[in-house]
Amino acid sequence: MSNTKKKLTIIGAGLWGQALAKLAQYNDQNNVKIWSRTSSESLASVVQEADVILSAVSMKGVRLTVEKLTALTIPEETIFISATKGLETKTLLTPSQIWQKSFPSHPVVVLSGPNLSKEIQQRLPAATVVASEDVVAAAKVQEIFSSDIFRVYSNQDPIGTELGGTLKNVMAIASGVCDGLQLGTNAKSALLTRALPEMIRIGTELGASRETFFGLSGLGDLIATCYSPLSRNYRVGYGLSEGKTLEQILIELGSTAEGINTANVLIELAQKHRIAIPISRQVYQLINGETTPQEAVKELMARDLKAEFDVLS
Ligand SMILES: NC(=O)C1=CN([C@@H]2O[C@H](COP(=O)(O)OP(=O)(O)OC[C@H]3O[C@@H](n4cnc5c(N)ncnc54)[C@H](O)[C@@H]3O)[C@@H](O)[C@H]2O)C=CC1
Ligand SMILES: O=C(CO)COP(=O)(O)O
Repeated sequence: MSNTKKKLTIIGAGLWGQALAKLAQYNDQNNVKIWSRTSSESLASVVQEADVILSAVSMKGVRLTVEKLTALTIPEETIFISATKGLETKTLLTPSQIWQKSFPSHPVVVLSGPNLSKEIQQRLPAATVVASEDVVAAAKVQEIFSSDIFRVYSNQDPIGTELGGTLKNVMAIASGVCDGLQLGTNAKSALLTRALPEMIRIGTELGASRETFFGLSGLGDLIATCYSPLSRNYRVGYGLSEGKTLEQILIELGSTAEGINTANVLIELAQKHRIAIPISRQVYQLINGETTPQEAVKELMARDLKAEFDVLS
């Protein structure tokens, strides 16, 4: 990459947008701007001349953000990075698919990995993945974020990378329930081990590579999120296990927990593609008041017996 500073604009000044801005600023080769809906500057002025535009808005804001940007003139060489972990209601699209469909001539890169924002803010070491079909764009993004506190890997499977981060949010809710009910280490291990093939079944059906789920954005993020009370999705599950209502939990959280919307979208997606999603289905029923934490555990334990590596279930 040339010696001139890279101009990066981050849209979305939530926890993740701010942490990513810090990471990019840590590398003094970058000129970083961060924009939110409440910023005094116009969106047009902050994206003007940007080499790279990163979206760290929550899933519900992705479509609106894309629409705002399509109304502007963005040069075709501008790289878009999507850092959102979610699925769109109704279209069932991933965030990067929304970006790519709206900007078909632009490189789109997914950034995803085990990256709890509080630890990133504390400058603790972490690693992530940048994924794109455009390897040159991915390599540029890798350079922008790489530092001695943030190790950035690349791959060419944006959908798999993105789905790892998205699907583990639902598993983190289940994991919070497991810990909240004090089901023990064996149960937690069984849950996480069975979660991975469930994520792989969904991912490969949607065109992702199986291998990607064994990397940082899949297994890596599954471990981080399912084991950490810093995870908001984990806290949702934990709260449900304590008998709190979802409404109460979300008020206490005061922040985004994408796994809730993702579980709702997943039910439709699984039905459409006929994919078995036993864990995600229990999470869906739990957040929609159709089961209790205890009943969800019973249901999972009472499933038909099967071969461990049965690819269909
Ligand atoms: N916090 C974390 O540790 C990580 C979060 N993520 C993902 O990043 C995304 C954002 O998460 P957080 O920043 O943590 O959530 P947050 O709740 O702290 O912030 C969400 C941000 O999205 C913005 N937003 C929502 N609708 C918008 C719209 N229509 N236009 C512009 N901005 C809009 C909000 O203003 C806010 O700045 C989520 O998809 C999350 O899964 C990914 C990796 C780590
Ligand atoms: O995606 C994350 C860590 O990689 C953040 O997880 P939560 O959204 O559950 O806080």
